[in-house]
Amino acid sequence: MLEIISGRSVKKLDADFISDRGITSHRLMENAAQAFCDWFEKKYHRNDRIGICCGHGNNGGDGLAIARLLWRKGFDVVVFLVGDHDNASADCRLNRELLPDKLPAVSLTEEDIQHIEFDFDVIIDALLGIGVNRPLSGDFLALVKRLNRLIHVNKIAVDIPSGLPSDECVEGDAFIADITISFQFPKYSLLFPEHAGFVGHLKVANIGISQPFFGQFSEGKYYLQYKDVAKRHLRFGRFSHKGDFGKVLVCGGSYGSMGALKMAATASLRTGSGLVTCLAPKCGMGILQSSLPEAQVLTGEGENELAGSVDSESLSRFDAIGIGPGMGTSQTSSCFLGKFLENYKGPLVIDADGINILAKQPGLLNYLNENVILTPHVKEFERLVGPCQNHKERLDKALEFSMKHGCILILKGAHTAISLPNGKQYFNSTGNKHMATGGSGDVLTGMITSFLGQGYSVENAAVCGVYQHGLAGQIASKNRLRGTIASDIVEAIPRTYILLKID
Ligand SMILES: NC(=O)C1=CN([C@@H]2O[C@H](COP(=O)(O)OP(=O)(O)OC[C@H]3O[C@@H](n4cnc5c(N)ncnc54)[C@H](O)[C@@H]3O)[C@@H](O)[C@H]2O)[C@@H](O)CC1
Ligand SMILES: Nc1ncnc2c1ncn2[C@@H]1O[C@H](COP(=O)(O)OP(=O)(O)O)[C@@H](O)[C@H]1O
Ligand SMILES: [K+]
Repeated sequence: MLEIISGRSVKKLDADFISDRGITSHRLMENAAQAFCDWFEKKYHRNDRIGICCGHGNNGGDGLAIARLLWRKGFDVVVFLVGDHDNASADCRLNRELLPDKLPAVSLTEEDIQHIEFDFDVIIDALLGIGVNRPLSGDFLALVKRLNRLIHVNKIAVDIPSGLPSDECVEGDAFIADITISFQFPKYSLLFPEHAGFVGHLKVANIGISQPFFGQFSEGKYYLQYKDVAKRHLRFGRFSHKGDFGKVLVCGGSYGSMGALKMAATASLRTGSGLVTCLAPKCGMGILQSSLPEAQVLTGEGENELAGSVDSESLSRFDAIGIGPGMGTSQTSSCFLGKFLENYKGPLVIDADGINILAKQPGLLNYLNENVILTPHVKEFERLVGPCQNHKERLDKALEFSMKHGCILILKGAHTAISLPNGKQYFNSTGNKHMATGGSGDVLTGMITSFLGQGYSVENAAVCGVYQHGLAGQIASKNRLRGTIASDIVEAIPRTYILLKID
């Protein structure tokens, strides 16, 4: 996992690393520039015209080092300098001195910015990094606005789009990047949906600061990576039987919303559950039996929605339960959920209408405990905790909720955030916009329920479920793009195991 630390701690982290390794800050900047160039070289051609805009801080220093390295590799580079270069940071100044004589470097005034022709294939933004401490103004603002108006140019931000603060929501303008290459870890604000339009595609470049150095600066926020997820998986042996893979129950569905339950149950099967049972109202029997022959179906007392109750002994036969998809929020369904929570204390995922009912009946929140995982999307979450002004507030409240109620809360979206009762927050790195389609949340419920049933800890079930769900979305959308539907994500789940090399 990559630690996400706040911008103010990065300088101290750098200083620690530099003194421990006995290297100079210039060397660290060189590593950052080299990491950027290694990626850049694979993607762009020597005949692309490249404009690199450099400020007077260390982000500008990165830009100047990148210019030198690309020039040496035969790229066609022009540097533009903006800001107070007479008082530039030491490493920015040094990198300016190291620029080859023949590499064109143009200092821009506000007047130039309006009139100069930016005839480039690629613009690299190294104006301001995480040291930004006020909204853009003057030359910086003029240049960013001008660059943002350019079309048919590939725009790349170094570390963070200039103008975005590293830990807060932006006020005013910022550079609009197609791609952001963030050094060592994604800066916190790059994960906010409000900034999606500025960040573009997010990539993280390793500049060699190893994870132990982050220890003392840890803020309990982490960016999930492939290898951290793979190692959380349980392995099953040659003689494993279906009981080892878990018996799960998926409850929900109502007249007209049986598909949600069907998708959650299919996702549990595709994630590897040994036995999947659906609990649905009577109207679901025919639909579920014919569309999903691998699952067993139980019907409750209600005709069109779940009603009455299921005794605790019957519920305790299952290793894990997922409840909510398609269940509706009527008084009858609410009573059903209340009785269910009274009778069942095992591993549990509550999603969709299950969460909407909790929002309407806050008394039920007393039933939450360390075995429970809630999976709201943003709207469901705000029904639960009240309106939030921005995503930062949402993330803070998600953590607060999780710590207060002792359960795991998964706030879904791009970079889904998993909040744990111990105060940690994990951010997902998989998934894409093509997953924003009806039913994909139900798929996640089925996957996490399946992992719980297979004996994963609640934390590991949440982490593996979220990460693999995103991976399945990526696989499913590869050839379908906007035509991706939730059932495609379900069908892609088995391939995520192949990618993770887990049998
Ligand atoms: N571990 C890391 O993350 C590393 C970071 N490096 C780079 O260093 C950057 C941070 O460098 P700095 O701390 O020098 O910060 P910046 O490069 O963001 O620049 C800060 C300077 O800009 C001024 N400034 C702030 N807001 C402004 C505004 N709105 N308009 C005009 N001027 C403004 C400040 O007064 C200060 O002089 C990172 O973003 C990254 O690019 C790398 O060089 C090496 C390693
Ligand atoms: N832009 C996106 N990038 C990554 N994942 C996304 C994006 N949009 C949606 N998702 C994922 O798709 C799922 C949507 O869930 P949800 O909103 O509950 O859908 P539904 O209610 O239709 O089942 C979530 O897991 C979410 O993280
Ligand atoms: K930048």
